[in-house]
Amino acid sequence: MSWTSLKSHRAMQGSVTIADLLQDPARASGFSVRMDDMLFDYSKTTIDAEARDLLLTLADEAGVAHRREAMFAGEKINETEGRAVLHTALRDPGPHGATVDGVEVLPGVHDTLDRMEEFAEGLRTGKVRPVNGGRFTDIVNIGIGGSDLGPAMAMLALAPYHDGPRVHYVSNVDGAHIHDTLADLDPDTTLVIVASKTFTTIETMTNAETARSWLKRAIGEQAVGRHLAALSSAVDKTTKWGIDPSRVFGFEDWVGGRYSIWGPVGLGLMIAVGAKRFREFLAGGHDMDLHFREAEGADNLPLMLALVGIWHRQVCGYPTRAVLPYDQRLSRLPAYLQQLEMESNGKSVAMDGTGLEVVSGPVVWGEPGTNGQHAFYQLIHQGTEVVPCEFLVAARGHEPELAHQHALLVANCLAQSEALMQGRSLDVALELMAEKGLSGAEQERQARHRVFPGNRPSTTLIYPLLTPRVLGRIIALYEHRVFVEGVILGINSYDQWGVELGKELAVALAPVLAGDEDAASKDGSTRALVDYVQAHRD
Ligand SMILES: O=P(O)(O)OC[C@H]1O[C@](O)(CO)[C@@H](O)[C@@H]1O
Repeated sequence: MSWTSLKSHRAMQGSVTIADLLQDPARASGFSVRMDDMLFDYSKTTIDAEARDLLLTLADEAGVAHRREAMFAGEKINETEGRAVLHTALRDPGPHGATVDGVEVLPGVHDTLDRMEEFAEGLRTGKVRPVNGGRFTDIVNIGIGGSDLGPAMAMLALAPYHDGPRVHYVSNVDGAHIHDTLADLDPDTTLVIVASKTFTTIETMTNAETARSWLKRAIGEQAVGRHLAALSSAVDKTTKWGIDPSRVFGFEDWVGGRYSIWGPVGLGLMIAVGAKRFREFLAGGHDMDLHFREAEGADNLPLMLALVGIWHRQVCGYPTRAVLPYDQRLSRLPAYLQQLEMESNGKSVAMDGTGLEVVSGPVVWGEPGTNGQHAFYQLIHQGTEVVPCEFLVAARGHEPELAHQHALLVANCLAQSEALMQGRSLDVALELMAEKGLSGAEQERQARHRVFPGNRPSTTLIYPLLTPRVLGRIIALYEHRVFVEGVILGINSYDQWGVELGKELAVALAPVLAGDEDAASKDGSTRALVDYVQAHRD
């Protein structure tokens, strides 16, 4: 019902532009949400009062509020895997919270956090020592997907707070990644953390074996365990792999890989910034949880971020969304959000097994500003596709001595959303060409290239400074956005069956490439590619 109303309302908006809507002096305050000192401005979109009402009704009809409470209570809302979805518990200071199968989850969460803290602080103070003495100077976290993207992103984001050992992230099975990382390190002072929820992921286990051999060559088999730790929910497998249980930090199956940064998977971050800062990061996530549960309707930041997403993708039909942090330290945020959003909501089957009524979540992509401006913004401004842009920016930077550079960064961010909205008409472009001395057909020809259609939607999330707490709020905000969009689409945002087939085929292809099995059963294209590899390798 609401989908139809939304689509007909969109059609009825006709030629009303964002610039027209902004003629209303109350629009900027009326079409933005504040959460404490964070501001989300969606006034530069085509969402008007009626569209917003319809979107809020859509969320109500989909049962977002009910589903949200079911998630926080520990109900098994990941129905295709029969699991609860409780990453929020990892940042809940307690004392009481969700139960799973009648058992309170917080005591276990807090015990693990305390163990992580003891280990991390031990590494930072030198209490946890390498086998040959001295201090651990470097930590290598081996993981992929959710066991890599979140913590690697957060490490960069919180660079101003690093005061512990250096932490490196290795993910790709391409041997170049581990090779180049280890090349600069000393095994005598390096600790390797194997991060894998399942402890079966082939890329991670292969890199882990490589790192283990590297350690063994330097310090010997007996000592290797002193330079290893594991983060996993498969504690039986970590022990079999030879990691002492005291060095294993486990988590339950109700934490999805791409939602796991808040627990043991965040250990590297805790080692780098310290337990106090890590707990501030958790507190930020918890702030957003409380806000998400308590704020009503249009005052609810994650709800509105999700509804803007639904408006652009499912109502307006824009196929992609660009995430554009004007914050170099958030340079990996787009990659992190690609997994969070696309692995969660890139599905065409509803929870009940039927096909989706509407299109699935969008393609998410992006790069930090201002770099992107000199690369792909051309298409965003003048291409034939509309790309809704999501800007993020801090009011101030961490380098007071470079405040003038931060001011320029912010000016660029604000200018881009203004330019996208406002555009430049043919009349203005003609005047510009006349000022350059052009006239007639050449004036018009040149002017047409300088027209900007405008009316291109964007949102801006602005915060005072990128602190651990603010980062926690931002990540939790996007997690809840994914949740709301998933509920509205009627899908399960917490499974990822779409990654399985490629993994299975890769395992089957390995012996074919090695020449141990015949390629005859493969299609013609795959056979030709196998032939090429076999002909060109050493
Ligand atoms: O932590 P694991 O179990 O090694 O999985 C890594 C990643 O692989 C995936 O299962 C996708 O292949 C992700 O969902 C997950 O984050």
